[in-house]
This record gives sequence, C-alpha cells and structure tokens, in this order.
Amino acid sequence: MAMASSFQITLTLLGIIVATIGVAIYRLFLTPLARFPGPKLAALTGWYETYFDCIKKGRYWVEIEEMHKKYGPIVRISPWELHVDDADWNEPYKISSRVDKYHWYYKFVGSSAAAFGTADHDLHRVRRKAQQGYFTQDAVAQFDPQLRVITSKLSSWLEGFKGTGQPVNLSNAFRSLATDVATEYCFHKSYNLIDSPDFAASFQRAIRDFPQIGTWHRHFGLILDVFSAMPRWLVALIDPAGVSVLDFFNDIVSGTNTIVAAHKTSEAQLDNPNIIHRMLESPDLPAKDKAAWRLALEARTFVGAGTETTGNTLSVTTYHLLANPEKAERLKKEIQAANREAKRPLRYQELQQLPYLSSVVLEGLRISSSVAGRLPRINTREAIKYKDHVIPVGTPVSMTQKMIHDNPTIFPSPRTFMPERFLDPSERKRLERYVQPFGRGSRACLGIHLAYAELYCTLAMLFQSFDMNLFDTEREDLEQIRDFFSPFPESVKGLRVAIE
Ligand code: HEM
Repeated sequence: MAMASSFQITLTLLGIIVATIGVAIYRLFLTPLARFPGPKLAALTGWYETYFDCIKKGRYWVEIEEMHKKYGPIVRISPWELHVDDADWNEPYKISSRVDKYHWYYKFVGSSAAAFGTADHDLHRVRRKAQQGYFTQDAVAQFDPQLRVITSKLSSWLEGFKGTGQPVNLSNAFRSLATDVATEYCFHKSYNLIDSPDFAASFQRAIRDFPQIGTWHRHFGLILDVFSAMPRWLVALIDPAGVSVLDFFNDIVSGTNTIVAAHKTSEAQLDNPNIIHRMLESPDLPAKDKAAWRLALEARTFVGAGTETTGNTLSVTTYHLLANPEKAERLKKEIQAANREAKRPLRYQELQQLPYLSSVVLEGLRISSSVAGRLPRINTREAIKYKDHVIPVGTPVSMTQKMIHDNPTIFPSPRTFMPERFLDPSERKRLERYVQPFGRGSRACLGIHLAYAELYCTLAMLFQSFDMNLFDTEREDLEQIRDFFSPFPESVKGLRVAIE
C-alpha cells in the first residue's frame, strides 16, 4: 500500500513536471502571443507580475515602461496580455468594437456585478444605460448650489487657519470634499467629512488601504471576501480607523436597502429621485439587476470611483500651483477680474470659459494621471491590428494613460506643470485629444461632468480667496511611485499648506 502511494506520488510529481514543461514550451514558443516581444520571464509566468504588484508593491508599471524602452511600442507583459505605448492608437477602446473588460484585472474592485467591474460589453451597456441620464452635464449644472455649499464649508474651515502658521492637510480636505460631493450628488446625503476638524484624516488613511488590498485580491482572490465577511469587532481590533470605513459603507448599503424596500410598496412618483431610485425605475434594467445587493454595489462604486480620483487631481494641481507662485498669482488675478466684471462669484459654466483656469484644470488632469491602472480590454469578436502585428481574438490589450500624458514628443518637459501649453486655442485643440484622464470608449468615466464641476469650483474658490504656502511638502509627497489602480506616492504625508 505504502509502495503504491509512493509510486502514485512519483507519478503525480512527474505529471506536474511534464505539464509545467508543456505549458512553458507552449507559452514561450507555440502560442500566437509568442511572436510578440517582451521579457521571457513575463511570457513564462504570471508570477512575474505578481512579484512586482504584491511584493514590490504596485511597481509593475515601472517594469512595463522599461519593457517599452527595450522592446518597442508593443510588448507582451504576461503569458496572456499585451501592452501598447502609442498615443495615436485607439483600437482597443473603439466603441464600435464592443470590447469587454479583462475580468481578471478588474477583480481588484471586488465586484463584477456593478457596471464598473462588469466584464461583458453588452451587459455593461444595459447597466450603464440605467445610470447615464443621472450624470449628464445639465444634471450637474443643477447641482451647482449644493456644490457651492460644500466648497463654502471648506472655505470657512480654511478661514480659521488664516495667519495661524498651523499646517492644513489639503489632501485629506480634498478627499473629504470629494466624498461629500459624491454622496450628496448620488444619494442626496452628505456624510459631512469636510466638517470634521482634521478632515477625517484616519478615515482617509484607512480607506486608502483598499486599493492595495484589491491588488492582492486580483492575484490571489478571496481576500476582499474575507474582509467583507469580517465582524465589526474584528475590524476594530485590527484597525480601529477601519471601523469608520466599514460603518460608512454599511450605511450606504442600508440606505440602498431602505429605498429598494420602500419602492416595492409605494407607487408614488418622487420629486427628487436619487441614483438608486433612478436605477429602480429604469425600464432598461432587468428585474434581477434591481436587487438591493446589486444596487448597493453600484452605490459603493460611485463613491469609490469619485473620491480618490478627484481628491488626487485637486491635490496634485494645487501642489504645482503653489510650487510655482507666479502661476497661482496669474490664476488668482484672472478669477478676481472675472468676478469683478460679473459683480458676483462666477458660476461653474462661467468658470469654464476662463482661459487660464481651464488650462490649469487640463494640465492638472494631465500631470496627475489620477487613474494609474492600465485599463485592459478584450476584443472577443475579431482580431485587431497594431502596425504589422495581428493581435489574436480574445487577447487582453492594455494602455496606460500616464504614458501618454508623460510622452515628451507630445508634451515637452512632461513632468513640468505648464498650463501655458494649452493657452493657444489651436494648440489646445491639438493636444486635448491626448489628455485622457477619464478613459476612453464605452467604459469612459460616468462622472466626468461632476468631476469637472468639482475641479473648477474648488480651485476657483481656493485661489481667489487664499494665499497659501507649501508646508513641509515636496514633489515626492505627491508623485506616483506605486500603481494600485490609483496612483500612490511613497510618503503618506499628503499636501500640507500654511494659509497667510
Ligand atoms: C478627476 C476625477 C476623475 C477621474 C480622473 C476619473 C477617471 C475615470 C476613469 C479613467 C474611468 C475608466 C476606468 C476604466 O476604464 O476601468 C472612470 C470610470 C468611472 N468613473 Fe470616474 N473619474 C473621476 C471622477 C469621477 C466621479 C466624480 C464619479 C462619480 C461620482 C466617477 C464615476 C465613475 C464611474 C461610475 C465609472 C465607471 C463607468 C463605467 O464603467 O460605466 N468618476 N473614471
């Protein structure tokens, strides 16, 4: 019996060795992807990417940049995926191609049931259609008064710091503002994070752990499921600040449950439906997609997608303006002159017309590249071509916005903050198509108009009213070192300023 089992073990081991060699030969020489350039180790095993993502903590993007330097504009970055660095190529994102998202990559969000994480193109269309009308430019314009209330709160807090020499952490302030705006806009409920004296510093610190945890989940699975199953007392034991994040998301879930339950028993038309009501009433969404648990996932996604992105863009843009005081001064003068002429503070649509402010916003979006992820897509219908290369059907292909934003041929001195590059209208028109912070194609950002409104109104409020100086903040405190889909700097200090 013992003999038989050791024979079986030997046979199993032999089988594993032969299978491994077979897979290696296939990946290196036989698959259609074998003819694409790239490091052999990356072609051989997905553990190469796992190592850079998990052990080196979100550093695969640097590795990919190195691959492009060595192998050219198209590289094989894993046994399964190609990456392209070519600002003029849009093939993987063409709306008419009806491409899928790469399910494995988007596992990091922990929900393939919300539109953002939905892999299948057609299913995504249905889910997104039920949300689209809620995020139009007109809808955002009507939100102007509420947006003013939230930016005024920030302004009042900052007034209190004037002349004290006490540093204000604007990174936390901006993230709190973005959270309040997202929840007020989507659910008509502000969590008033902007009202907490330290701008919810520990909440913001704890919530920023999730992108890194999500990266581990992408590679190993289960991790986010374990987190969601954790009882509150255990979360409190591991990280007390995590409890406030847990309570926040639980409140969003219970708010959604309440709306869904009430919707089942009431026929009454609401005067002011929020996004949950709108999805419930959408004729496009099938009944199974109106289940409370799924709508709660959508709700969570709106907050997740709308906060770190906007918070980071505001932080990076403000940093660069303060590091270049003459640019901050020029911005201030432009806004103040426009206010004087209008005899009142400008509304969002009017702010958009200001040449320098609009250039600052564009340059801020470019230089911050607030989505660091490489946005892979899969064409399951036909092979696509990149120059002489034919990319087989079903191959994940990705491109990284930061590479386009940092391309020195398009944007000379790309890491220098130069709103001036957008001032000439024809030059702006030429360059604008390379500024793609909101993604491309059918999966492009749903909250783009809300994001623009936040950026314009917050920057205008800040720079017309306050004279600020950087406080113990260096460029490195804001620059992307890690890619956890959101860009992360090495330090956790954030943007700190003193207000004159
Ligand atoms: C400066 C701020 C923002 C930036 C740079 C940004 C960027 C992006 C990008 C690049 C994507 C596509 C991601 C992908 O292809 O996987 C995206 C998707 C999305 N964004 Fe934003 N975003 C911002 C603000 C917002 C806001 C304020 C909201 C709403 C509150 C929002 C909601 C969403 C949603 C729901 C999606 C998923 C769309 C879909 O798949 O149908 N975003 N965003």
